[in-house]
Amino acid sequence: EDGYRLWLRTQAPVEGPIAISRLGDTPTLRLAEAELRRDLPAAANLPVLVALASDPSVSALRLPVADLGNEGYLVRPVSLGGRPVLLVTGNTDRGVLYGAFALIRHAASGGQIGSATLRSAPKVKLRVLNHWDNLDGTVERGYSGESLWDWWKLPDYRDPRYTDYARANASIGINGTVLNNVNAKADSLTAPYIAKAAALADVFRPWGIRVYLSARFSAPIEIGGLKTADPRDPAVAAWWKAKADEIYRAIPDFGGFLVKANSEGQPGPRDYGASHADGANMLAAAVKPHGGIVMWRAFVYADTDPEDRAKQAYTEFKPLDGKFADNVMVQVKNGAIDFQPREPFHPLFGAMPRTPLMMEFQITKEYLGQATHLAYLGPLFTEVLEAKTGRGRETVASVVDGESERHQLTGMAGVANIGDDRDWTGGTFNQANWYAFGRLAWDPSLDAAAIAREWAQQTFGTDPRVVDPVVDMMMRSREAVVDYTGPLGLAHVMATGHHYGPGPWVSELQRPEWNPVYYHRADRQGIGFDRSRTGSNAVAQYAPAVAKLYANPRTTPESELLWFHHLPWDYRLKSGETLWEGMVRRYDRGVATVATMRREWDGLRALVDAERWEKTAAFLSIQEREARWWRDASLAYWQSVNGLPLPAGVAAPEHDLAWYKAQSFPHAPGNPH
Ligand SMILES: CO[C@H]1[C@H](O)[C@@H](O)[C@H](O)O[C@@H]1C(=O)O
Repeated sequence: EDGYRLWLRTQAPVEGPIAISRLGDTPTLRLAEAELRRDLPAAANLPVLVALASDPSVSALRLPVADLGNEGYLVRPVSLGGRPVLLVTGNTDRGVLYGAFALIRHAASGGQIGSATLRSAPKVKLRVLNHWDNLDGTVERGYSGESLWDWWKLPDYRDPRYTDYARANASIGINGTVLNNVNAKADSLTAPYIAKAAALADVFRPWGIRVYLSARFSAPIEIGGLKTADPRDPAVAAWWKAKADEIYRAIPDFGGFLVKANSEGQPGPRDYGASHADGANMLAAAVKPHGGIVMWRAFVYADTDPEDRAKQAYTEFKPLDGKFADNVMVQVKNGAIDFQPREPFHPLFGAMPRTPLMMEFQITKEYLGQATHLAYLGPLFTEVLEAKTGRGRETVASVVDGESERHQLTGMAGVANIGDDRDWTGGTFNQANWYAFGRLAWDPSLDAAAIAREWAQQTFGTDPRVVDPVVDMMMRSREAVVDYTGPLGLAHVMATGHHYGPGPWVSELQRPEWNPVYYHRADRQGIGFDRSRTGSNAVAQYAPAVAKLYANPRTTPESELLWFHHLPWDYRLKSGETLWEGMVRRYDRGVATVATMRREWDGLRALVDAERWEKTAAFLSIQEREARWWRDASLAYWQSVNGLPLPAGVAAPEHDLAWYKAQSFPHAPGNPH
């Protein structure tokens, strides 16, 4: 059973019964009580009471609950009718449920129960998973088996795993889920699929989770029999309105639509010469009477700027600021290209003050070793959230959480890494990325290391002999992937299609922006994409204070150097090494870090259960082998371009370039395009 339990594990047997009671009766309050009974891991002398803040006996205490909003919670010892209790409360039953999970988390990470005082309200309103799940059960960029949704047996059969899924999400504050892939099929909007989605919505509702659907823009043609999907055509708008009404009859709290339009072959308003705002607003009008929203993705390839793909989303969307309806959010990937191991923050953050921007992170590790490589994404997420946009003290987090422009509609989306694998995410450590996403969506100011610790304690127990090395491994892991795949700001050097292994030599694909050579631009003289004023001038898309830093290689952080600059191989890094030496050293460092992680994990053999120990040990051995592969294949290629020798004392690639080019990754999942 343990393999299915994620971070919600009872760590210590309950010593004697903890008295847990409840005032009020809703399905969600009952869940809050049941969760505490099930998972409060240690005994408390204090009875625990679950109750709404509006319950007369609680409101008589005049507790500070006004600013907890709809989802916040307060946990604290109080005296009720002369009797001391630990009160778990909130203004809504969802708040109470989050409070119960906060108390469980607090206890499972070593906190005292009796004296617990916990209080928090989410900073972001919509905390949403995006499933790239297809109706045939496959998952685009999913590395954890097939889709969790058993479309065939829905709506009749509600697999208990749907409840487990909802529970895990609720435990970290996730309150929405988009069920189907953004590369959407119109079928997902037909009556049978609406009924299936409604069954899932019924399961998720008591856990505070709303269901959303990805909408295919051309659905009025494909399933509606119309001749056009032009958003300015009244018949098209009427079709969507009727469709929304139909969905809301089945799912009264349906969240709304997510749309990928005019991107990678998806239809959209641009097909008719209409703008993204025209398309989004037409859908927004359809869901508006029901309180729904539209999440319109900014991930587009536009012909407006063939010279630099990194500029296209901004070029297309920035002029639309202020043109979107008030129930539209524009959903922007964290970086301007595509979920690379490291990208500078997307220039749209801070550039569309009149539009609520939703952050889109990828939890599934499409470009970071997929299921097997250990890469804890907490530091990737926080690095972006903490980035300063250059407009006063504004950070990306303050744009996303609405603080910057006082937006009420705020959101964070994470592309899910969940499938029907025994451990849900294809590997134990991948669970941490789901966990970290939820925690940061609740509060983008949380610290990545603190989240890692909290997760490790709940997952492996509080023994510091386990927790300390696990946190250490996690905190180094993402940088190791950056080092062995593409250090110093290199990006998109993966083999195309599956995106798993190295392919810096790939140059023959039809679209220039699919070819790694387009991104690294390595030649005999140098390497890197010039996005400064002498190049594509993508730097000008940032606010002046940031643009100025990025325009100059000396003031660009070295971790992002080759993203913005094309530099000679003998360019001097701050360390005094040449660019080439610094690159080689980082590739080596990446491999060495994985070797260290492996040693650390080896040392935990006696302290972690055999099943999870062995799986992670096997994965780390795969990762070490492939980190070396990445390093060797990359160095062999760079040497073929620059003709430079390796610095003294550095091991040469094991094989020649031709050998690496001939390899494929037959086991790599993912779909080529
Ligand atoms: C859903 O399609 C994906 C595609 O598989 C992926 O390679 C890329 O990351 O981005 C696309 C997107 O985000 O739309």
